[in-house]
Amino acid sequence: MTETLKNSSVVIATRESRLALWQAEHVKAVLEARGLGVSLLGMTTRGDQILDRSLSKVGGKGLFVKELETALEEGRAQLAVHSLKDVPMELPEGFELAAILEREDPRDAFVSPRYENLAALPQGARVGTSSLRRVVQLKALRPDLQIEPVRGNLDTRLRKLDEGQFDAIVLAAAGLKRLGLGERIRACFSEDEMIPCAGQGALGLELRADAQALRAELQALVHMPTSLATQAERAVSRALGGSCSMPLAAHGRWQADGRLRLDVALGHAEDHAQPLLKLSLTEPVADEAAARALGERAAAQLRERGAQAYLPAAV
Ligand SMILES: NCc1[nH]cc(CCC(=O)O)c1CC(=O)O
Repeated sequence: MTETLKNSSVVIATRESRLALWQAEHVKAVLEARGLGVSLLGMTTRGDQILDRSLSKVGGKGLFVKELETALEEGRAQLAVHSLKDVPMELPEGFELAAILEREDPRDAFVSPRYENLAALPQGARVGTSSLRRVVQLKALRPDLQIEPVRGNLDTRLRKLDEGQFDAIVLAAAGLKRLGLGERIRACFSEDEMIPCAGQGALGLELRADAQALRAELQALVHMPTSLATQAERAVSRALGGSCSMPLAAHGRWQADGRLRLDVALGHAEDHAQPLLKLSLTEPVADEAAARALGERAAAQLRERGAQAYLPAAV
């Protein structure tokens, strides 16, 4: 008997933030257009509950993923939709990323009620971000700024900005655009001045490794340029230990000549004022193995330039 998904229903496990729900609804609509029945199972994760501490200190981004995996394991859901950048580099045994969808704008956005871009900020201005990657790149661009943590979902962060806790905040353009908040973006950082995080702007679909029929169905959703670029990006992070207390930027861009350009920047895990280690590699990439090899080569070259001393001490 061949397994078929037609007439059966797929349950998508999702966090309940507005962004997570938008992303889950998006995937639901795509699957429904392919004739599947789809419903959503909303869940609050530990990452959503812990709002008072920096995530890198309390167990990292995996906090957003684990409860969803438990729902898959217990059969309460078949599919989890994630912002790819929140998905740990190594998935637990029994799970896999079955599809990476076309990426939204991968850039970081400058959001401020008063200032039009980073250069317009006065000396010593307060900028909110909790991402170590953004902290080290902001410090490199503007060492005078006072950079302070800001947690919470997008609406919470924007409210804190509007209440005057910060002069500006830096957020992923993709999240703002998805929620119809694109008009809050005063300027986007170029991908050269603020290199995005591995996977930024892309969605990853996770399922149980034994869900073969669903995996086959999801192949049609894979966006190959995004998938290869983000696999190169994630390979850099994985090769450097994959820790989210590591200020790492890794961003792949397809060039006009068809080659993939991978830009990488690593900041010091503790001393955020140390100069960034940066490099850029451009190579032909035709398949996943080549994408991963490109990322691993970038990581190896970072190590040759002294990355070891920058990495967080093993815990
Ligand atoms: N870390 C939280 C998170 N996860 C995904 C996005 C935005 C969407 C994306 O980058 O795919 C955000 C918010 C942000 O970084 O501003």
